[in-house]
Amino acid sequence: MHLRRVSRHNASSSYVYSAQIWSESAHRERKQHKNRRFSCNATGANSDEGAAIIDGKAIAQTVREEIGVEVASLKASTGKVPGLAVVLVGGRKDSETYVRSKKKGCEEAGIQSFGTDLPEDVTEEELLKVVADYNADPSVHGILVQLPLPDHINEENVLNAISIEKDVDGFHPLNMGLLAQRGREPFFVPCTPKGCVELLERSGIEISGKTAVVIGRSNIVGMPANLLLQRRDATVTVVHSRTPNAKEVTQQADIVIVACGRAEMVRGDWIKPGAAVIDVGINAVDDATKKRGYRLVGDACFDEIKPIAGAITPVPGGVGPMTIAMLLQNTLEGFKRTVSA
Ligand SMILES: NC(=O)C1=CN([C@@H]2O[C@H](COP(=O)(O)OP(=O)(O)OC[C@H]3O[C@@H](n4cnc5c(N)ncnc54)[C@H](OP(=O)(O)O)[C@@H]3O)[C@@H](O)[C@H]2O)C=CC1
Ligand SMILES: Nc1nc(=O)c2c([nH]1)NC[C@@H]1CN(c3ccc(C(=O)N[C@@H](CCC(=O)O)C(=O)O)cc3)C=[N+]21
Ligand SMILES: [Mg+2]
Repeated sequence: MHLRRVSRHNASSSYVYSAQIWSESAHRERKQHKNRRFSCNATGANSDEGAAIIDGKAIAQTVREEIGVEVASLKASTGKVPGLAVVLVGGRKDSETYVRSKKKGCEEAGIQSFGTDLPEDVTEEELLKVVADYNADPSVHGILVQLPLPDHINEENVLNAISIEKDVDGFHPLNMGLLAQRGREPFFVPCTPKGCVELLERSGIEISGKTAVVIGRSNIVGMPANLLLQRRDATVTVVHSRTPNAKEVTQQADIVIVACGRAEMVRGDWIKPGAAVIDVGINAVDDATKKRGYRLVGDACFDEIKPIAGAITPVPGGVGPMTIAMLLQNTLEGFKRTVSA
């Protein structure tokens, strides 16, 4: 049983500046919207009331242990282990952090990790060569090129070059296309939306027949989250930056997946009582009381939503750890297809 109630965090949710860490496009957009600020006020509800906290960190740990057991048994029967190649371009601190946790996750699960770190000014040609070499390497079953890439590199060309049988991110247009088609199966489903659905399922939250709203339509989160929920027979509405009545639409939803890249944009009064809220957002917010000088908040206002929702994921400790667990799961799936072939 993974649902557990924990006391709500002490709310001090106002902030002066919020930086979106990963998405270049969101960063550009944020500049255009720099006057927009959402302030999120806590309601002071009783700590035992409200939503169950979906403990993504604990669920991810369980998934990783399951993967470890299966890797060990396949190693015993085949003498082989899954391999994941992670390609990092440039020195973004956030990317370095996540590449490190991906490699650590591999080690713990018995997956062999391969890493190539390339300088910021690497040419697209050189990067494509690295991808081609991993495509040809039989001990590599998954290839991940950490995004975002520097501006001089065409992301699309790089993603297109990854063999669809090793595309553990599921970002190749062919895998995306297969995900969008009924009756067909992609080789891999993108890790973050897959993690969102896995959190719902492992928390006993029914998807079939429910009304879901996905806030955001990016290729890596919102769009595949919509497709995955539809495959599980939810009725899905996608909200984006040009949706005039985002709040009213969201109020109808049994399940809300929030991936808009805007710190604490989704407020308590957007949420239908009892709804499940999966917060994908990762935003750094200045906080002088923290050692690092910042803290992470989601795209939803946790303190306001907790007294209203039926279940909610925290940030950190929600979707983020599941993304990494799903990457390991995808790598194992890719490996299994090669040993059974
Ligand atoms: N936990 C994890 O594992 C991961 C977390 N993330 C986090 O998830 C969030 C989303 O990431 P990503 O999808 O890459 O972000 P993008 O910036 O690529 O996409 C944001 C989406 O949200 C929409 N949006 C922006 N502003 C609004 C608004 N005011 N109202 C409604 N919709 C809006 C945009 O609409 P439009 O299409 O019209 O521009 C766009 O579709 C970020 O916080 C990111 O850090 C991302 C990946 C993994
Ligand atoms: N090719 C590619 N594939 C990706 O899947 C990919 C990517 N590029 N680029 C960046 C985004 C972002 N992403 C996250 C992974 C883990 C956490 C995570 O573990 N977060 C912790 C927080 C850790 C901390 O304290 O910083 C948590 O939410 O608890 C977050 C975000 C994967 N992405
Ligand atoms: Mg680029």
